[in-house]
Amino acid sequence: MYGAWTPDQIRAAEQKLFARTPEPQVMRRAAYAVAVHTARLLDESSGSVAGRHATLLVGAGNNGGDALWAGAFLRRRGVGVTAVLLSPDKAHPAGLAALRRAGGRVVEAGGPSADTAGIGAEAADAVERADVVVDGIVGLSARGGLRPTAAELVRRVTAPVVAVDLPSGVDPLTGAVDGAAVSAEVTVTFGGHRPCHVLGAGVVHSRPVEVADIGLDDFLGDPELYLLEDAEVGACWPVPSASDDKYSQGVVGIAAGSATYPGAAVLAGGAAVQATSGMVRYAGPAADVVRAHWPEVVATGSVTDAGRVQAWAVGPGIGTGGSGREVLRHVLEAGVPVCADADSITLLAEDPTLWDARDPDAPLVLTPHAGEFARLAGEVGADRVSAVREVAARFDAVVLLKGNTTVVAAPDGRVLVNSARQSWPATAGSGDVLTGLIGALLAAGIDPWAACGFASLVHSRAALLAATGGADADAVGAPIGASALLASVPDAIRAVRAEAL
Ligand SMILES: NC(=O)C1=CN([C@@H]2O[C@H](COP(=O)(O)OP(=O)(O)OC[C@H]3O[C@@H](n4cnc5c(N)ncnc54)[C@H](OP(=O)(O)O)[C@@H]3O)[C@@H](O)[C@H]2O)[C@@H](O)CC1
Ligand SMILES: Nc1ncnc2c1ncn2[C@@H]1O[C@H](COP(=O)(O)OP(=O)(O)O)[C@@H](O)[C@H]1O
Ligand SMILES: [K+]
Repeated sequence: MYGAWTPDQIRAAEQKLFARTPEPQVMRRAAYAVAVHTARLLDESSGSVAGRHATLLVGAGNNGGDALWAGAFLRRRGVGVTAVLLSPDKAHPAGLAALRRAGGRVVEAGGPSADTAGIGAEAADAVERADVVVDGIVGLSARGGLRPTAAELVRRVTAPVVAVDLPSGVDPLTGAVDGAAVSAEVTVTFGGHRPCHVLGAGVVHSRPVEVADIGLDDFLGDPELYLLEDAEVGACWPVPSASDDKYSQGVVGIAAGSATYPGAAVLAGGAAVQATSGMVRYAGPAADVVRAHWPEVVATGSVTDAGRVQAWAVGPGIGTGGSGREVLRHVLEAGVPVCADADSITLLAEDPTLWDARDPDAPLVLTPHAGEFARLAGEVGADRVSAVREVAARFDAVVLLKGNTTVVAAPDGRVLVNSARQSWPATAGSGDVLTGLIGALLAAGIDPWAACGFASLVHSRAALLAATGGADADAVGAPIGASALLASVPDAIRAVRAEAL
């Protein structure tokens, strides 16, 4: 598990660090890491370092200072360096002096020669002939979309970019992009990830992120966001031991599907069958269809005669009418962990009396997509993390908000995120698969917050495997349906378990 820290947390840690190590020394450490990664990128993309040209885009603060110092270090490697200053009066003085001493060139972004878009001739030329660009426009103090001159410079960049701390134009806290934003070839950050590296559009704009050690780790404390790695999901994924039988691993009940939507039952039930080795019970009108697809499922027509389970997964395709309501009520009263998805979320939003049926001691997981979330608690908005955290606390439930970045909040405020790294899971029925995976993990006794994280990671890996045949997120793939995603679940589990060895 690794973390991401908010700008406020980073700043607080930074102040403690400065009490031990002088600020200029910390900045030089950060800048040195930027220079190392820039030289590496130059070598990869141009075949050499000395004799190549780096253009620094330099904003008004310390982010620009990092870029200027990095430019000074690059001069030592024989790189030609031009700094383009967006706010000449505010450019970091020590960084500017260091670059000048090292023989770097300094030009203004605008100035008297500016074209109609506000870019001066020298700046335009420096951006155009760069072999690599170092983005030091703005970092942790970014507010709103990039200002016009910065946005125009970013639009003109064609060379590969090293982003300092975070790609300019990406909101540090939410990862949202409003207008022009740097698309980095590599982002070099300091001490730990920022939320924008792991949320929303920020993931694509910053990847890959290199975390440089500048001595901040000791002061960071608990992260704002947690992220899971394949190996730990693989290590924790429940598999049968010598002393296990079909009951001891947990029995999951699937209450999904209807005569109109039998597919939801097949997908959720199939996911539960493949997730763990315990037993799967199905209860609902699609019992025959489920049996035909998954003979190992013990299927019955109603939740009232389903038999004992250790967790329920309820909702996909049950409808929002009277029968769906009664199914949900029964399941909520059962006293076992429940994963409530799809129609059951709409039902809870429409009929608040259903909350009264809930056993207060049994964990509840809600897995809305953005539309279902809006029904339950209003529009999500740009700050998805805060929105999900607030709803988790309000309903005393683990809430998993679906999307390209899945956000999982526990009632106590812990938030876990999983980026799908690609968008192949965006296909009808794939949410039903996720529900089945979560239900099976709950039945196996996995903590609900972790179960959501494990399931969403395996779900996105399964989609990638199905679409591309491999684990490379950038590989060429072909569109898949939820059945193909489901069929790749065992391969995805195998792959994460292999990482744990
Ligand atoms: N903590 C760490 O680990 C370390 C941190 N370090 C570095 O410090 C960086 C933070 O530096 P920082 O606080 O000086 O602010 P920074 O992000 O450079 O912004 C500067 C100014 O930009 C402006 N501006 C704002 N929004 C804008 C927009 N949309 N479009 C255009 N301009 C915009 C606004 O100035 P204004 O023009 O409003 O006066 C703002 O004040 C951090 O990211 C890291 O690189 C390392 O050196 C050491 C280790
Ligand atoms: N753009 C996307 N990129 C990656 N994953 C996505 C994207 N959009 C949706 N998903 C994932 O696909 C699944 C869709 O679930 P859902 O909306 O409930 O679909 P359905 O109801 O058709 O099963 C969720 O796991 C969600 O996180
Ligand atoms: K930046």
